[in-house]
Amino acid sequence: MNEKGLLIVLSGPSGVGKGTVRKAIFSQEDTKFEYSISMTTRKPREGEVDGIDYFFKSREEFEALIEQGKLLEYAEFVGNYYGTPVDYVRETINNGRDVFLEIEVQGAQQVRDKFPEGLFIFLAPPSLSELQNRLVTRGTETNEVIQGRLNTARKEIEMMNLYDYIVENDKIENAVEKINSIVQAEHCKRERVQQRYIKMLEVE
Ligand SMILES: Nc1ncnc2c1ncn2[C@@H]1O[C@H](COP(=O)(O)OP(=O)(O)OP(=O)(O)O)[C@@H](O)[C@H]1O
Ligand SMILES: Nc1nc2c(ncn2[C@@H]2O[C@H](COP(=O)(O)O)[C@@H](O)[C@H]2O)c(=O)[nH]1
Repeated sequence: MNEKGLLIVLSGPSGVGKGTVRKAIFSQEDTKFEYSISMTTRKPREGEVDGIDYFFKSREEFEALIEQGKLLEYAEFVGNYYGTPVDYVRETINNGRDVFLEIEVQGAQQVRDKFPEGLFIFLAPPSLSELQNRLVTRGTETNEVIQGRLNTARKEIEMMNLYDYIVENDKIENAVEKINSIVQAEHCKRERVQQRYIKMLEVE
């Protein structure tokens, strides 16, 4: 039986620390995940590199990708499009590698509908005031955009119960450890189920 990779979806409100936690996970020497680089129409922030942080696209280019069915999911988030390239995800999973998506909540729900066997993790802030503090301290958005992201965050937090796991990002290292454990446990669970089916097939 060809074992497929896991699709791991890390989601949560803007500013909770998804990118920070994801970078910490990928900086581990023994990381076994492949990061799916998203497409966006947002302008690059200082230091962001096309093809590393995102594939930066114009609105026209992005809409063409939607038309061509090239996105596993996409969402318009506070004025910009964001989306996941479907071919990369499909090929990587079929090659038995785990793919890691770091996406907002609308997109995560679309992935859930298309790919319910994925592993869905919601990264939660210790409090709304801490979330605001993180967005302000990051200093990459205007006050108006921060306000928009915080308004969206309230609705996103209400959806956290739709996830398989909720991880509070109090300390980065705690969140990383919890996510590593969740993925490891999921692999063990799937392996056990697979072994049971292999045995069943041998008997029948
Ligand atoms: N556990 C933490 N404790 C304190 N600060 C944190 C923690 N995790 C992340 N931060 C800080 O919070 C800010 C937002 O983090 P980050 O950019 O990773 O969030 P995000 O969820 O990826 O945001 P977005 O969805 O807008 O891309 C950054 O300045 C980061 O350094
Ligand atoms: N639905 C998707 N959301 C995505 C994707 N890539 C990133 N994101 C999320 O968008 C917001 C804003 O990101 P920012 O870089 O402008 O701060 C954040 O929640 C990201 O996680 C994607 O492919 N699809």
